[in-house]
Parts: sequence; C-alpha cells; structure tokens
Amino acid sequence: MDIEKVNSMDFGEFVDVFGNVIERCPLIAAAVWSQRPFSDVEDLEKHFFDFIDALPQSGQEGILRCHPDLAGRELQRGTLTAESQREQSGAGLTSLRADERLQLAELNAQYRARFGFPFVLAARLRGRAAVPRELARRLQCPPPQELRTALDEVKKIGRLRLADLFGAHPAGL
Ligand SMILES: NC(=O)NC1=NC(=O)NC1=O
Repeated sequence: MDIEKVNSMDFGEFVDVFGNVIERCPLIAAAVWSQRPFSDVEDLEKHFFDFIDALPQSGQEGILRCHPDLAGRELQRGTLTAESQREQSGAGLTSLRADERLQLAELNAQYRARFGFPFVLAARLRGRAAVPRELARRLQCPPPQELRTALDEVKKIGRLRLADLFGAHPAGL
C-alpha cells in the first residue's frame, strides 16, 4: 500500500480498506475520503484524528461506545472484528483464567457505569497485566479527563491499524 494507491481509490475501495481504522466507525473513513489527496500516511492519519477532535462530545462518546469490551462477551463469542480479535489475542486476553476474566468484567461494568462508555486501551501496546491495572487507575479519573484519555487510546489503535495497512512501524507510540 502506498499513498498514490490510496489517493486513486474510489469511495468503495477506500471504505473497504480504511473503514475499521477506528473500530466500527466506517463513517469516519467515509468522511475522510473526500479530503484526498493525502500527502502521506501521517497526513491521512491526521484527517482521521481531526474528524474525531471536531465531533461534539456526544459523537466522541459514540465512537467509544462502538468499541467492544476487552476480554468481554464478544471475545468469548468470537464476534469481534478481525482487527480487534488480533489486538485482544495479541495482548493475551484470550488466555485469561476465569477469575481474571471475572475481575475484568466487574471493572469494565464499574467503568461503564461511571463514564457511560466502555474502557478503551490500545491493547497491543500493553501486556495483559496492564489491562486491569490501567482500568482500576483510570476508573478514578474525572470524566472530562477520562474522555480525553480514552480518545487518545482510540487514536493509538487507529495509528497501529494504519501502520499495519501500510506495512509500516508507527513512531511515537
Ligand atoms: N475496549 C477496547 O479497548 N477494545 C480494544 N482495544 C484494542 O486494542 N482493540 C480493541 O478492540
């Protein structure tokens, strides 16, 4: 994949390839397509992130709500997107003990009850021990700060997914 190829994609191709850069939010790719041509992958990524930053809080929270829980029901049922499945299994979340899974389910429920959206963490960047630790730590954060932290994690996931698509190794993560 190179940027000339991306700039030559029609709408359908572009959304097929980039529709899940932000988990289950193809709308963002559909909007970003109209911003082409992109100078490079960083420019493409910036358009994805600028779209997220320009949303009202309700839209930003909506993006978070499109994310499946870490080690949640969807992982158990095998209904995750391919990207999410790779990320969650890569973080060791498919080999949790029953007590670890229960602890995460309880923390995820507490988090969702407090913030109104699921806990989001770029799982590939952290080991499996970091998930409950980060969840417990962030559970104490003020909601405005936690919204920003969660969106930063969405962007880290997006950066990793774009790097995969370009066969690159993302800097600055
Ligand atoms: N709730 C989440 O954090 N979900 C995810 N994190 C990832 O890295 N991939 C996911 O699906």
